[in-house]
Amino acid sequence: MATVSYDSATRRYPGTDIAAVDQLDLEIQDGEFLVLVGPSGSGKTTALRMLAGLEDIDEGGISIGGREVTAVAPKDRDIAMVFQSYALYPHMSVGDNMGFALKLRGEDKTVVKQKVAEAARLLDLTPFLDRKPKALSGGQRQRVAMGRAIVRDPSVFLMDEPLSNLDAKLRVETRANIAALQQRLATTTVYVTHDQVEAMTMGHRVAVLKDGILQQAATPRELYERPANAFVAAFIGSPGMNLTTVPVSAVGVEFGELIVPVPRSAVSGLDDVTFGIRPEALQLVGPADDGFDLAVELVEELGADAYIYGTVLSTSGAHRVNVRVDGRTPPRLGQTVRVGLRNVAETHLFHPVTGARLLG
Ligand SMILES: Nc1ncnc2c1ncn2[C@@H]1O[C@H](COP(=O)(O)OP(=O)(O)OP(=O)(O)O)[C@@H](O)[C@H]1O
Repeated sequence: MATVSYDSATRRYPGTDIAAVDQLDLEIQDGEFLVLVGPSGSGKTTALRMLAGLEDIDEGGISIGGREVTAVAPKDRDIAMVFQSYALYPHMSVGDNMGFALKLRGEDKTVVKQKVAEAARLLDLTPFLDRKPKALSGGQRQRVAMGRAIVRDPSVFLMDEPLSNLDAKLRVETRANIAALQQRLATTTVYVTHDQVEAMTMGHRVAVLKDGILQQAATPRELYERPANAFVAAFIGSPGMNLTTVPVSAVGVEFGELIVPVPRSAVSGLDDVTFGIRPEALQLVGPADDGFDLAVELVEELGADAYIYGTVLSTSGAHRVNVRVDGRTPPRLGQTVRVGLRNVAETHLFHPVTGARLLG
């Protein structure tokens, strides 16, 4: 078990002057499950490969368990990586695939056998130990790839989109299994995904990257409730937060006919502000209540919930809005409903240019 520390770690690919990972500062606790998430090209894989030693570090450094490893070879970093492709040896049995790294490092045969049997038990792979990978389902192959990492008993697990080859249902099952396994083994884990739902459901903490720059590293709840900027606000949550740039008036922020009171100090010097509200922080209200009228342009029924979409008009123009409503009684397409705030504390304000969070 070990802590991991990125200390202003930067990677510039040869021939490019843009940093794929730019001065990354991130501390990962012993036993923590840390997810790196971000859109395509944000630097997640590069950050993971820097930790694995597969990518040079151009500035700054990385430590594992308090030991600076920037110049240490991958095989001497005491890490085990699970790749998206699984990278199983097709001609070897499941058992041999799982034990191969131990055999290479000269472990005693009986020890290898015992460790493989133990990992197979943990992963429900015991009946498959003599099969070749091609005779396994996708989910079973994924577990073999996990097993190969587990038998090595490393200080840190590194996982790069390990679920991306599974179908949606299996992905949901497997992500719960990996999270439970990690909890049980308590091995520090760094996990890369572009899927924010995967990040939020698996990580103790989630680090959001954009253009190689860390935007925020926080618990899933903190990211959801107090996003550090408009990018994180939009990226985390599905469907996404309603975000729109609106004028600031003497009484607050104008969102259609709705005036949302805000502390003057939060918006001082600004004519406009980026206002954010999640679909579930809006609600249907009575015709005389504070709020705005919304003509329903789209209804998305998900069973327990439904989402309605429409357009709000204010002095600054038209804003598209998404509201979560009770799935049993959703409004109809074309109907006009009145929408109000559930709680003013659930609104977010961001700087209209930098996107930085303005309210505490
Ligand atoms: N070998 C390389 N040479 C030059 N640029 C590269 C190389 N590998 C990645 N990049 C660039 O570095 C940036 C970060 O890439 P990286 O693969 O780390 O992103 P990512 O967040 O993992 O994306 P994805 O989810 O698409 O895998 C991108 O702009 C990418 O084009």
